[in-house]
Amino acid sequence: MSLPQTPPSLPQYLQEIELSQETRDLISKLPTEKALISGNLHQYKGFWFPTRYIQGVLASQKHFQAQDTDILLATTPKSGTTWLKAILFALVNRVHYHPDPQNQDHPLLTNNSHALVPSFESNLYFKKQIPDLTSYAPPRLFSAHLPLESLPQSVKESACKVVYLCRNPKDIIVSLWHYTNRLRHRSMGTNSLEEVFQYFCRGVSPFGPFWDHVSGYWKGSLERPETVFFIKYEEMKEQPGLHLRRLAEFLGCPFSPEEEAQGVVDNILRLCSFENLSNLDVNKTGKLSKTGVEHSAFFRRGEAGDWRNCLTAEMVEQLDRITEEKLQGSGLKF
Ligand SMILES: Nc1ncnc2c1ncn2[C@@H]1O[C@H](COP(=O)(O)OS(=O)(=O)O)[C@@H](OP(=O)(O)O)[C@H]1O
Repeated sequence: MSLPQTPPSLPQYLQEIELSQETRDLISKLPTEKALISGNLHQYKGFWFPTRYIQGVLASQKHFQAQDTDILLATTPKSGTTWLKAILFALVNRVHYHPDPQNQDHPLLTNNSHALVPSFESNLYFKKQIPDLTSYAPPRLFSAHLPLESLPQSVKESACKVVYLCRNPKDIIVSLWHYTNRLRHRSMGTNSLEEVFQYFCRGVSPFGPFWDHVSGYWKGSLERPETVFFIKYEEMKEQPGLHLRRLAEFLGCPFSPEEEAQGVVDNILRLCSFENLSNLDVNKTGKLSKTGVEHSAFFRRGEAGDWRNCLTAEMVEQLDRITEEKLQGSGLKF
């Protein structure tokens, strides 16, 4: 006798999310485009927000109360968020958790960095209007993909430090293409690179347009260098020690001569390296608790310049032209 087949349940990130009437009313009036994994993107105040996260975006704007000692990592998706979360966590907690290779109890060895540095829209405010943040001791470390214009007002009005990470858009497109195809349901097939590329070029990417996202934080970092730190993935790859020291200075926790002598900078970089993190059991087998995304999906190649293996000469030319046009006169280049 054969048993009836129960359909395998969908991973959480493919299940429909319950939206409040208020959110449904709002998105029904917004320009909408199909998202690359599931659901839609909604253009709200100039930026494209995924259906799953728009409620979290609105709740964080309404309810998050920044403290002057907070640190917020803001990023464009697929620009190395997982890496910088690990670096920031290891950096600001280095007194409690020594990053040296002998310390087998470091939280980064048993937790994915997304669990240690929760995101506003996909974790803290994902399904809760007002999450309980009392267990977070200062300096509280949070993250968001929100554009600067959409950050909660209290972040902009406080002395809270914002670290912004972005990446060459050519590598973001390649990373986004692989990531979204990995997360799509098998029955939906895959998106071609050409589709993802054209969608990105039109500005329709999660939390995009990319160029408006980076320009907002670039200007913010020029106007308020004491509260907004701007860094590119490629810079971090090329001179990690230099930029980690700059980051420590910016956050008000510079490395002491004793720490320098003990090699703390190198220990943090080794602990957070792609090689180390991607080979940990927790990152090979675990999943994010709120969205069900497998940790391993956040680790692919971890290199700068993979676009050279994927994009055609025409694509490169088209994207370079758009980037030049959009960032003209800003002093920012990719
Ligand atoms: N430790 C470390 N060092 C260097 N690079 C790393 C690291 N961890 C993740 N990655 C690479 O970052 C890309 C994923 O981007 P994000 O972490 O921003 O993704 S997400 O926005 O949080 O979904 C993705 O880039 P690609 O490899 O080009 O796809 C990851 O491989």
